[in-house]
Amino acid sequence: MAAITRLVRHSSSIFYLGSRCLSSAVASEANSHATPFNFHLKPHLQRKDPKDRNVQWVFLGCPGVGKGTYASRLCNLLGIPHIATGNLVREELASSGPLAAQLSEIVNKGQLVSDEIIISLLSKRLAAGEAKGESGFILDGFPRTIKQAEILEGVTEIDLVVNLKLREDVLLEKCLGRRICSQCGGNFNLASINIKGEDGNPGINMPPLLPPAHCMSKLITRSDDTETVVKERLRIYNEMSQPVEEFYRSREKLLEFDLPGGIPESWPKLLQALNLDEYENKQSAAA
Ligand SMILES: Nc1ncnc2c1ncn2[C@@H]1O[C@H](COP(=O)(O)OP(=O)(O)O)[C@@H](O)[C@H]1O
Repeated sequence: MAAITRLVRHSSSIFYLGSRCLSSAVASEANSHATPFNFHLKPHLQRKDPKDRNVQWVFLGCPGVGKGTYASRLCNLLGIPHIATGNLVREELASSGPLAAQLSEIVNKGQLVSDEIIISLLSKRLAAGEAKGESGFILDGFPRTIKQAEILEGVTEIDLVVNLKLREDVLLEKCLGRRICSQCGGNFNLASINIKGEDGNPGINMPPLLPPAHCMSKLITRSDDTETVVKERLRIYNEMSQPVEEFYRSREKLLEFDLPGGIPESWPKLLQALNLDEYENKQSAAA
């Protein structure tokens, strides 16, 4: 059977996109410690006419900008999966699987996990989604390197890339204020940001996102949300991930969105920017 319909070459890897799967044998010189992976990407990642599938979007933005918050809200609204590679990494860490020790060292230094490992985790997640009949997605935290963006481009169409932006001092405060309820998994933020506008720049007001009383005593902090590690993550974002913005800008897929404040202020404006405000009104009316 002529299963192989496509061959995509990357600088250090070769990806074969078959009619039902993508197989990869990757041995990256940049990550020579990593074991080569064989993996399969699911049929829904193959190029389908956009009218036959749900949207395929990517959220970019620095650590702490709120990619997870806004991506998961949009996914609820659109009925599509929110796929956050950071969550996949944390699940792998919690599972104490074979990669856990290696991942913990990398993540707790604020560094990026190798492209091979992240693509392997993403492939498994997509396989599970495919088995459940998922269609469309918002990818959050992927792609984070040009190589990841090229790999993604080699296998599927991304309709839109939303680039969330916030000033760096606020990003740091937001990461340090981040808390997770160890029981229900809810995400909260204790940071209270109120910066006055000056020199023609607008002020920014982000009230804390406090947990309900029953979560209060169960709050935990991510091990990589310390000041030193967040600063390193911001540095690495600027070095490795900012070029991904240009990658999509040059393909005219990038929607820049400066967050004007906290969720109550930003959410309606984001919906407007995405032409989803009327859609949300209809959904709320139908609920
Ligand atoms: N696409 C990716 N490529 C490489 N490493 C990743 C990727 N996504 C997540 N990670 C790893 O998981 C960590 C946490 O990711 P994430 O939750 O997205 O954090 P952030 O708040 O920095 O955006 C990252 O610092 C990195 O080590």
